[in-house]
Amino acid sequence: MTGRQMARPDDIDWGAVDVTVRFGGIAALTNVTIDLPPGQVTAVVGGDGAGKTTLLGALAGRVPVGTGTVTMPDRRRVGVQPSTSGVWGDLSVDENVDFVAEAYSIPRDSLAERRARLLSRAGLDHVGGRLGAQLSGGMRQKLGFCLAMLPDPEVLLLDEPSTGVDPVSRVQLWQLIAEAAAGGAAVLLLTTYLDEAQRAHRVLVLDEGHTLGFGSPDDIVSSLPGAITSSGTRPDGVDAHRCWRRGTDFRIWRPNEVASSSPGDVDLEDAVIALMLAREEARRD
Ligand SMILES: Nc1ncnc2c1ncn2[C@@H]1O[C@H](COP(=O)(O)OP(=O)(O)OP(=O)(O)O)[C@@H](O)[C@H]1O
Repeated sequence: MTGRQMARPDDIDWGAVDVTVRFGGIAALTNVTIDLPPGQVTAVVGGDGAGKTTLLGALAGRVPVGTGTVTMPDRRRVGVQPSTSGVWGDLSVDENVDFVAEAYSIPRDSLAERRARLLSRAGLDHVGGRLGAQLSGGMRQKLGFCLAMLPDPEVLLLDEPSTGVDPVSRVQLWQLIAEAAAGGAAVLLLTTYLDEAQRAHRVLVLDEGHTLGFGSPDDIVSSLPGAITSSGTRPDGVDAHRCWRRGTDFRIWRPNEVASSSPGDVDLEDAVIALMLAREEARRD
């Protein structure tokens, strides 16, 4: 399903259909639809205040929905990792696990196996006695991920798990996320890293609570109405902007000094920038 097709609650496994959330006069989400298929990672991207955390809160049952429908499994089968990692700093790694296991009523016999498997995969099996506050940022996020995985969730909701995490831990986190999806979980991942979103099965692009695009990274690139091309040199007359528009066509400038740029290849980042520019222009008109 793409964002352009009308979805009905019956069409989706888990997710939200046509959801609107308001905080007083602020429309945090407007008619947003997202389905979360089991076995897939769905990334949500967007700038500050785009509505990402509100969407996760609505799916987790923590934010009241004004209109629309949210379809989720029993709360005991929903794992949530908040942006703060979800780790208690004054509890040890093992105590964090015990605490969450109790909250989810996980039986002792299955807890031992899950604890060993998850902490070992996250490389945390040797630090069971260390306080949460004494873990490195990357270790804390990996523990937060393990806590969210503890109930063996059907749906896993992750709020920017890799923000502030070093590149090695980021790769490890991604392996854990990919394994969770391969094990059958429907994964929702909020991220501000578009290279990360590029690896997801599908991406929802939000801007001020509105859907700008939804589909595979390739779908998002091809959803732009005109051609999108990139070049390594800045044309005359274009100042600081990285993207500009002529009619329905977009051109992306990839500065030469960015070593990883490969002019000619249009990626998700280019497409998201173009979508945001198009919306900004539409708002001005
Ligand atoms: N509890 C609240 N009360 C009032 N307004 C809120 C509340 N929570 C969020 N908002 C507003 O709703 C909009 C969406 O916020 P949200 O936190 O969902 O965005 P976000 O995409 O997660 O942003 P960021 O990446 O900056 O965290 C913003 O305008 C925000 O100010």
